[in-house]
Parts: sequence; C-alpha cells; structure tokens
Amino acid sequence: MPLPATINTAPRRDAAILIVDDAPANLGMLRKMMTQQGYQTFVATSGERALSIARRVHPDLILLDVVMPGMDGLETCRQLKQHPGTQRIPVIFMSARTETDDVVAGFDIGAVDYIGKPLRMAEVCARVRAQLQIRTTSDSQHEQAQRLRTIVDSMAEGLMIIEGCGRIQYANPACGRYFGCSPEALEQKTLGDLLTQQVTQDYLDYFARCASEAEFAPQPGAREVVIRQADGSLRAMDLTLAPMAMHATLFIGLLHDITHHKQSETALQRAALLDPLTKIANRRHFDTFLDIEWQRAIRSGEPLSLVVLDVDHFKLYNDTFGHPAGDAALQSVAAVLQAHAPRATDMAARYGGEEFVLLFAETAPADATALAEAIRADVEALHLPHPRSCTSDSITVSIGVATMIPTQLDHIEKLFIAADRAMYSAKEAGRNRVKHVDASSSAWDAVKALVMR
Ligand SMILES: Nc1nc2c(ncn2[C@@H]2O[C@H](COP(=O)(O)OP(=O)(O)OP(=O)(O)O)[C@@H](O)[C@H]2O)c(=O)[nH]1
Repeated sequence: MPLPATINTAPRRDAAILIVDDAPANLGMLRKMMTQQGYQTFVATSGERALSIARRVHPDLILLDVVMPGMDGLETCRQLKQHPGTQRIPVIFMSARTETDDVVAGFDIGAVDYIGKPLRMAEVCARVRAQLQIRTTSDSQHEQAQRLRTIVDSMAEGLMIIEGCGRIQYANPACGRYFGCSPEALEQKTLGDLLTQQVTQDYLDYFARCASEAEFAPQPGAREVVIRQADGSLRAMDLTLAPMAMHATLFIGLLHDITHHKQSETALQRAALLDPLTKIANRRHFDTFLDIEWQRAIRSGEPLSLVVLDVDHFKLYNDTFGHPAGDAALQSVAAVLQAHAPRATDMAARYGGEEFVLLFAETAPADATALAEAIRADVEALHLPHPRSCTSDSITVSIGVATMIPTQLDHIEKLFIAADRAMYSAKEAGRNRVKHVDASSSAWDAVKALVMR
C-alpha cells in the first residue's frame, strides 16, 4: 500500500467527545456546544459510568470534571491511562479548583489540558479543537510508524542503524536471520563483531570522514562483504551504507544476501572449465593450467610430462553401437584418466573428440611412462566390448608420453608435437600401447629438428 504523500492533520468534524460531569446543567450546556461544533457526544455523570462508556465507544477526547461524588476525575483519569484500550484518549480536566497544585496533579496523572470553571465556552471549544488536532496528528504519525515498522519487519533485506563508532543501534528481523541471532542480540554488537577487520576499518574511516567533513557527501555504494554468522560460518552479502538524512553520526546499512548469486556464479565458472560430456577439464582449462606449470617448470628445473591418449578404432565402435554408446565409453575412459591425476599439479582433460591429455608436473620420464601404462591397463580392464576392432576384443587406447625440462627458449608446442608423435607411433606399432620420448632420444631430436625448421 503506497504511503500518503502528506498527512491529513485536520480534526474530524464527527469526532466523538465524552463529557463527564455530575452536574446535569453543565452536561447539558457542554453537550449542546459540542454538538453545535459538529462533534458526536456521549455523556456520563460519574467516573464509573465514564470508564464503561470510554471502553465501549473509544471517544476521541474526554472532557472530565475533577470533583465528583464516588470516583473523582483524577481516579477516573488514572484508570483510563492504565487500560490499554483507553490510555491514548486525550483527557481535558474541567474544575473550579485552579490552584497550581491542582493543575499540576491533573497533568501528572496524564491529562493533556486543564480548564478552570466557570467555563468560558469559546475557550472550551478552542481547547477541544486544539487537542483533537494534536490527536489526529499523533494518530497519523502512529499509523505511519506502524506501517514503516511492518515494512521494515517484513523486508527480505537486512536493515541496520549504525552509530559513528560502529555500534549497531537497531537491526530488523532479516538481519537477525542473516547473522543467525535475534535482532536484540545484534543491538549489543559492533560492526567489528560482524565483519572482517579490514572492512570494519574501512567503514569506520568512512564514518569519521562523514562526521568531520561537512562537504563530504559520498554516494551510497554497495560493497561485497563476507559476514560472520553466530555459528562462525561465513556468508557473502552486498552491504550498502549511507549517512542517515540530517544525522551525521548515524548510518543506515542495507544487507542483501548474494549467497545464491555467488553459488551460481561459481557453478558457472566451474562449468566453463569442464567438458560437458565427461565432466573432466576442457581444452581451455588444460591450456591455462599447462601455461602455469610450464612457467613453473622453467623456474624449478623439474621435468614436465605430457600424455596424449587416443581411443583405438573409435569410429568403428560408434558405427557398431551408435553415438550414445560411444559417448558412454568416452565417459568411462575419462573417469579412468581422472583417477590417475589426483595431485594438484596433475590434470586430465578431454582435448577434443576421442582425444585426451594429461599433464604431470615434476614427473620424470620413467614415472610418467609407468602412469601411462597404468592408465592403458585400466582402460583395457573396463572390458568395454569392441567386436569389430582388429586389435582387441574391447576398447583400448594408444598413448604417447613426452617429458622435458623446459627453458625460456622452448615452446609449449614442442611438448605437444613430441607427445602426439609418440601416440601415433603407438598406433602404428599395433595400438593399445604406450610410447615415450624424452630429450635424449633420437625421436626427440627429430621433433626438435622439425620445430626448429
Ligand atoms: N560418440 C562420440 N564419438 C565421437 C565424439 N567425438 C568424436 N567422436 C568420434 O570419434 C571417431 C574418431 O575416429 P577416427 O579419428 O577416424 O579414429 P579411430 O576410429 O578412433 O581410429 P584410430 O584413432 O586410428 O584408432 C569419429 O568417428 C568421431 O565421430 C563424441 O563426443 N562422441
């Protein structure tokens, strides 16, 4: 529901007035006057009766005689102020007792005004009008405050009011949910209890600048922060902090949960690095990883081993069992590769089609060859039937391995060409085998010569 742009503070013409006086003549006169002013009137000749009517009709104002037999006006007013249903009704005392002590006692007990008797009707009307106006304004403000509280309480965003020293002065229920504690518990805390040290310091500096430099009016900006929850876990949030209007020392903080956004961002980033069919690294991811390891090997002088692996007679396999069965076979082969690349410095990837690669950093030729041989044997052990293959009854792979200790003068391409050549020589030698080249072999020299040309 939109909030009204302005609050209508004119007293309602049909406001209800309860007139309480034990003298029927006074009652009659006041009633006539109030009716002439356009008000609805109720009358009572005793305090007890006044309480009962007030609780039933909730008048907008009570004109209350002080001196009455039985329950007097002061006691009547005290009981009105004690009852939640009647405590907000403004009471105006009317009395011939106009000593200062009498008037002060009337105000102390909760009256909003005190009129001396004998009554001057024009004055009574003016005072009633003034109090009704105040009452209308206060009702509107009360209603407005209630609406704002409902909005703030039901907001999905967290809202906090923060003092310049970092103390949380107010927190709404969403803040409580975000931090995993009650809003009241948050109101005992400071920004430093909720945010990391660096972020807290940044905000405290910003608060100090707002307070000391009148012309410093920064645009409120959202900042990604990690908040600490009551159970110690961390959560990603957008936090917008801005000075409260007309309050250089108070700041409004708005917290927006971006955990889901972050999770999908991370999922997207991860998806961009994986081959959709086999769920192992894709070519782009592998190339980036190889660049990093290549540079690291140049610095460390440790050997870098590249393995290139190609499924044997895979076209025939597809032709025999169909493309979906071929896909499933590629997934099985990929799983074998992944199982042999457990270290942070290893990576298995699908390089395209039925071709796979593995990188083993800090791995000498003999170790890389042994790893490749284990992979070959594990693929064979899958026993994926390949009845039309002329080299085996089941799916097999041919593997080429190249190892080098790169220098600044080398190109990554060299390593690839060497491993590819080794793989083709494994194919030529009958498939389902591993071939290795290293820097000392003649094959490697041939590769070098090729690349240097
Ligand atoms: N099912 C399936 N097949 C693929 C995929 N990518 C490439 N292929 C197939 O892999 C086959 C590769 O065939 P070739 O390059 O002729 O080699 P090959 O039949 O494996 O023979 P050799 O390598 O000489 O042993 C082609 O038929 C491609 O269609 C894929 O994602 N899924």
